[in-house]
Amino acid sequence: MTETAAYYSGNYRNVFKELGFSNEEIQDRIDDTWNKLFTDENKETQIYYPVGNDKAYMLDTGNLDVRTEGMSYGMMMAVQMDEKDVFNRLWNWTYQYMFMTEGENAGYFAWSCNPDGTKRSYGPAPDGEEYFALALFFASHRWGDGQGIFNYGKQARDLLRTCLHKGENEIGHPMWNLENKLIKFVPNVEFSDPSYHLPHFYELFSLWAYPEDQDFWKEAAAASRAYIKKSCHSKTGLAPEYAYYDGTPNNENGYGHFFSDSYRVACNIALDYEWFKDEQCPVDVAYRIQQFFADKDPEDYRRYTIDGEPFEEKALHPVGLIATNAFASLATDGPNAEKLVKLFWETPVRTGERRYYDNCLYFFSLLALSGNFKIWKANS
Ligand SMILES: O[C@@H]1[C@@H](O)[C@H](O[C@@H]2CO[C@@H](O[C@@H]3CO[C@@H](O[C@@H]4CO[C@@H](O)[C@H](O)[C@H]4O)[C@H](O)[C@H]3O)[C@H](O)[C@H]2O)OC[C@H]1O
Repeated sequence: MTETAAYYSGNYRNVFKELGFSNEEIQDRIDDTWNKLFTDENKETQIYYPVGNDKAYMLDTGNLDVRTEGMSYGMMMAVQMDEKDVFNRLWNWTYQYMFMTEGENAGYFAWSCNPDGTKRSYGPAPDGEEYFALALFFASHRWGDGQGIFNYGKQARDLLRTCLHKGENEIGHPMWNLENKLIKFVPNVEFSDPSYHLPHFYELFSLWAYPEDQDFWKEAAAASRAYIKKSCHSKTGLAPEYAYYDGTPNNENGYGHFFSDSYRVACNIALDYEWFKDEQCPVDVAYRIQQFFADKDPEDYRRYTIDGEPFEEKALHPVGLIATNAFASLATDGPNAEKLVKLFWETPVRTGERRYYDNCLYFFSLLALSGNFKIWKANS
């Protein structure tokens, strides 16, 4: 770790500004995008839907469901934007409809619900829980703790405790493998999803979780950095959607290739580098991914094997892929980094039924590349 890391310096790179865009242009783009996603002024791009006076959900417009992924992403976006009402509405909906109180997954959140709040599944997806936890810590630090479910700090610590200790005194399984410290795809299986690995989150959990869990999170950060490197192809940098613990693709159900989930790996490397600059952060992977995509036509983005062979099938979320390839530039420099950020800047948010996932990645990339995806510490 170096003193130049944002965690220590409090300074965040503004890649758009480095490329010559003005502060005003950048802020306008952020505000305009927020309005497109979070207000109903533009129904073509909206993914946030208020319900009554105190709840709201993020709609996966392609699958017509509400996912812990989207709810936790929405909460992270809201805390970064200082939108407390949006944050509280999303968390209130999440807690009311997604939290499970019985069965093997009690203490976790159902990963998919209908917009009316009924559950579609009684299983969790760990990428939701880890995003909920950090969004809650940031809310606690930015706005202070309230009562009940709005005691954000306690909610985050309790949730992380469940993630590691589930199954010790009751049925169920932890979300991390306690031996190798790797996050699982879902609690009852023993393989992973490379895009779930967030070493920069675990660094912060190692400071803010209950004391008895802090060492685990520190070790998990190191394990995840090594795992990202192992699971990404040595030449293309591409990660499969699902992978075994040794990093090789898990293609048992067709998820062993570079497709939608995989895009987020580039973002996770880049934000980890920005926040912590750990020497084990696999920045070389971010360079390889950018090299792979630099000369490809976005109209022709496909599903790829991780060694770079294209399938016939087109990418389902090309705007999301443009956004994540640009996000990688937070950790890289040079012509590819510049070209991919400019491509992203020129790309509008997505409209139509598949817009949810693309536009989530789009907004995260805007925040990150403008220096607005920040660590909120206590009293900051
Ligand atoms: O019984 C269990 C099932 O409950 C278990 O369900 C899995 C739970 O995690 C799901 O993963 C989420 C959905 O996909 C990813 O993002 C999507 C990327 O593609 C986009 O098109 C889409 O809009 C995005 O949501 C999320 O990051 C994950 O949280 C997984 O799909 C379920 O199968 O599976 C095992 C059973 O035993």
